[in-house]
Amino acid sequence: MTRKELFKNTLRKSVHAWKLINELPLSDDESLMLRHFMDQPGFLDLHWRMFVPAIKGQGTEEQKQKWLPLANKMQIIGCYAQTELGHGSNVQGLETTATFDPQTDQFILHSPTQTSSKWWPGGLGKVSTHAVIYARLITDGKDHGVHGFIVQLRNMDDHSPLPGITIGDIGVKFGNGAYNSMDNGFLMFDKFCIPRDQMLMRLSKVTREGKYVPSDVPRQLMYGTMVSVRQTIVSNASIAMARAVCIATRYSAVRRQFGSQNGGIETQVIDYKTQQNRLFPLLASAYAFRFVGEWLKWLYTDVTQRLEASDFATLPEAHACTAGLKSMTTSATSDGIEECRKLCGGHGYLWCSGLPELFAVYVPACTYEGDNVVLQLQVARFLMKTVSQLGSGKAPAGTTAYMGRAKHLLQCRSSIRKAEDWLNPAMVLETFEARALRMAVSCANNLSKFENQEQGFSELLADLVEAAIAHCQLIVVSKFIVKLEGEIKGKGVKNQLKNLCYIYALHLIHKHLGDFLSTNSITSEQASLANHQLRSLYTQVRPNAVALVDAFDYTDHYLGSVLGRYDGNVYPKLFEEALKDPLNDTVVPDGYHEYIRPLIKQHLRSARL
Ligand SMILES: CCCCC/C=C\C/C=C\C/C=C\CC/C=C/C(=O)SCCNC(=O)CCNC(=O)[C@H](O)C(C)(C)COP(=O)(O)OP(=O)(O)OC[C@H]1O[C@@H](n2cnc3c(N)ncnc32)[C@H](O)[C@@H]1OP(=O)(O)O
Ligand SMILES: Cc1cc2nc3c(=O)[nH]c(=O)nc-3n(C[C@H](O)[C@H](O)[C@H](O)COP(=O)(O)OP(=O)(O)OC[C@H]3O[C@@H](n4cnc5c(N)ncnc54)[C@H](O)[C@@H]3O)c2cc1C
Repeated sequence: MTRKELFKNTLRKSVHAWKLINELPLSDDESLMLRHFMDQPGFLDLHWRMFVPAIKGQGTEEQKQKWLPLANKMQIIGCYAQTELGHGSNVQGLETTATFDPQTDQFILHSPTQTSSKWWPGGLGKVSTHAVIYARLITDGKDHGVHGFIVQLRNMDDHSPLPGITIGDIGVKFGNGAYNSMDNGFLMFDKFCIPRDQMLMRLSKVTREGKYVPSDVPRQLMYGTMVSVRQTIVSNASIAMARAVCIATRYSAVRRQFGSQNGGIETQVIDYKTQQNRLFPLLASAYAFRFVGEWLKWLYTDVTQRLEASDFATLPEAHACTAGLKSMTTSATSDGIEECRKLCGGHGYLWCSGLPELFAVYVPACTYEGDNVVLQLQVARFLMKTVSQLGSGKAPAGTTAYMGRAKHLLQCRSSIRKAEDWLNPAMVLETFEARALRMAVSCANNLSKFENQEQGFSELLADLVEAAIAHCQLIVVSKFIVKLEGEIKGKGVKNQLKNLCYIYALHLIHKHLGDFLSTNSITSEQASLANHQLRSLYTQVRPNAVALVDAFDYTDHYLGSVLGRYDGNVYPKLFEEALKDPLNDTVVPDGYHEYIRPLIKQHLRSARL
């Protein structure tokens, strides 16, 4: 399809999804799933995932009563317009202004520079009638920083942009992927006026007289929508990784290459140790991210309930966990989808394998909702603060509770003596805790050598990111272990999940061996025992690998992959797909007479001469 066709088809699908949501007796969860599944990614997704939550989180009761009924009935369609051409990561650097005019009791929205143009918001370019706009609030000449405003963008009768608004799509994005069905847009304001009551005033306010009333709660609650989406992105990572691994595992069981004895059947590529070494850690990651995503959803729900009661104690932890796990899981999943393409050899590069499309749609997850490095630096800041408070009498809690055992963890030596010890949850956990703590403390010690902490932080950015990742990997390993300690139904399921848990943990030790050795968390002999155990675990998972991906229960339609078909009937279906290609509509291609024939004939003529 052309971009316009792709876009229009997504509008059709989104409206169809909305029709089903209204007609079918769906639970809220089913309705949410349908909205996301049918429209992924599309304007409907962002209306529900960002526009509505922003109003819920930052609007007053009156504003919620006014706008949510319209949004819930989709009588208005909204987007989340925060990022600008010149600023995305640095939210406090946004340039769009909202200047209060006491004469008219209005805010004047303006884009003072080209870099202040809103740029990227999904659904902004062509579909949305409204937006939550983030702009610098100015009253009486004073800049109060970035705040949220609900703004109508288009005429509700003919969908034309309102006077003072220039709006459009930012153009084609990466690959041929489905993200080109999304109208990520640009928007400029030219002294565009909105009523005062369209500033989202649950946190901060502007009175009729133009007096700014700052928030009496942490200003970062304004970032709440991003935190909520980061939390969902972790579970999305599990889904995307599971899709890729399902395709690659099923195909690895179908594909045979080399290894035939005396003309016998060739070897399934899934039996090669290199294939297992690349594939099974990704299979384990799909399960690991699912379990940590379940826990993160609990953490986010818990912090949301606490915030309702003005309890901000766990807000820093929630921010660090959502930021760090979003960063870590999306980076791993993007790399994992590409690895799954390579695991499928040449056929993995075909569009009909489903992997190029999945990669094209998935990889922006490393950037949207926060660049992954920027988010890990937020985790690093949280860790440095926690380390600085060790010994203050304030015991670290939650995911940093292990830091409370710093005295032991800084000097303990791993007691791993044989390969089987790497199946001991306490020993595995302590290894990851020691590595994470020692990296964090090493950063803190190096920071303390700088007179200027900010300068030190800037100098040590790369080390800080690695310490943050070590902390996040500890969280994922620990939540997998906790999951195994709980009730798991199904004969033999727990044993298989145990294998996956230790494959996840031990592959990380192998991948980040430098960290573990340089922090003396393990010795090289213990590392060798870990590799030995890893190989043994691969052998145990191999007979169940296909069952473990079948367990994701993805339909062939959802997978969209000839290679990942449930029936494994790959080769005939590859031909079937190939013959559908328009190039095969004729046996002699368009262009033969204009280009190929003259070339060949010229060659023949010169050959005769
Ligand atoms: C299979 C196919 C799948 C297809 C996809 C399927 C589904 C997709 C799922 C979802 C898709 C959804 C969306 C896609 C559309 C994308 C939307 C967007 O991208 S919206 C825009 C996102 N933008 C960002 O994330 C910007 C990132 N930047 C920031 O968040 C802030 O600028 C940053 C980096 C946090 C800095 O903020 P700043 O105000 O300058 O704060 P400081 O760094 O100075 O820190 C001050 C203290 O505040 C604490 N803090 C910071 N942020 C938060 C927070 N969010 N919550 C709580 N606390 C916070 C920080 O820790 C500091 O605390 P201390 O002073 O150290 O105690
Ligand atoms: C598909 C897609 C959909 C999007 N949808 C929306 C949307 O609906 N609404 C919306 O508001 N936005 C949206 N965005 C924008 C997105 O949120 C931003 O692109 C994202 O936050 C990254 O910001 P940036 O582009 O400014 O990156 P930059 O910050 O410019 O990143 C560039 C490089 O600089 C590095 N860097 C930046 N700051 C630092 C630092 N302090 N220390 C170290 N390194 C640093 C980064 O790590 C990165 O390597 C979308 C983006 C994409 C790709």
